[in-house]
Amino acid sequence: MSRIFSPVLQLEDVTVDYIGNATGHPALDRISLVVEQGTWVAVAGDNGSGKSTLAKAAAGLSPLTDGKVITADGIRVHMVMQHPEIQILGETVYEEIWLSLPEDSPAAVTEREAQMKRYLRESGLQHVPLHTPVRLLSGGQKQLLNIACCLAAGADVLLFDESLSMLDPSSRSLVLEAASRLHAKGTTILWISHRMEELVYADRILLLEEGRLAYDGTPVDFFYGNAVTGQLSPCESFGLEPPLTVQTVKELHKYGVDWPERPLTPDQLAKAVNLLCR
Ligand SMILES: Nc1ncnc2c1ncn2[C@@H]1O[C@H](COP(=O)(O)OP(=O)(O)OP(=O)(O)O)[C@@H](O)[C@H]1O
Repeated sequence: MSRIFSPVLQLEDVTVDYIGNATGHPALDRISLVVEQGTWVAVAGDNGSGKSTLAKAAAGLSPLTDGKVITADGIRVHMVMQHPEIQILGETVYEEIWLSLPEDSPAAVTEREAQMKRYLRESGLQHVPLHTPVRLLSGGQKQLLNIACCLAAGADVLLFDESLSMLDPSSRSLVLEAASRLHAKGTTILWISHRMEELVYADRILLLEEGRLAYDGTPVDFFYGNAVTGQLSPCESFGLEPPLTVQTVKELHKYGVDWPERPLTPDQLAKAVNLLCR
């Protein structure tokens, strides 16, 4: 079945210029972009390039100096921030999800608890009892709880702003898996990160440089260009280091390996090697 694309979020000529910003350019400088329903869009860029400002603008949390942010009718954008604790107010998992529920959610306790458990399941916290104190959760579990709260609040677009940066590798995987599961079910993902390894899961990469959109394209094109060659990829030409998988493929290319594919993840690399060995 073909996918019907419709915009959920649109930035039109958005400029954000902070008072007292000493860089000599706005944090966001006339950014225009459209995010389609059900896509996974990664926003990358060096420190200070404007990623968090873009996240806040998209979530309606930043006043704009100029331009417009248009959210499609009925679409709710919710954010998972960098620090796992920063957006948690409840003492327990139950309290935290309860705080996110809309006013028209079920009044009956059993029905409400069933709904809360569904959000926990969907975010990957199915083994955590509802009345668990938040202080007993790991950093990764707190980020999953933040995802559960976004779901409870009815998020159609999940915006992750450097949400893995405080987590250990196994917790990072849990949060990425949760995002992938929700994306597979149709949730739109906006994934903000300066770590190249995290960008490979996206359908589309946007690169910010000094508040401007410097690149808009697919991850394979960003990391390889049109094919695996010795030439600089867009990623490298922006002075960024590609993920280890891409570096490995390009190194092997120097030794004469002729890659029919452009793998981005270790799993894709293993499959490509398997094909080459047949
Ligand atoms: N509240 C503020 N007041 C003044 N300047 C700000 C403010 N917030 C951000 N800036 C400036 O705006 C620019 C963009 O900041 P932003 O945090 O959006 O970038 P970023 O790409 O998310 O950076 P990082 O990766 O370091 O978080 C930077 O020059 C920053 O110093």
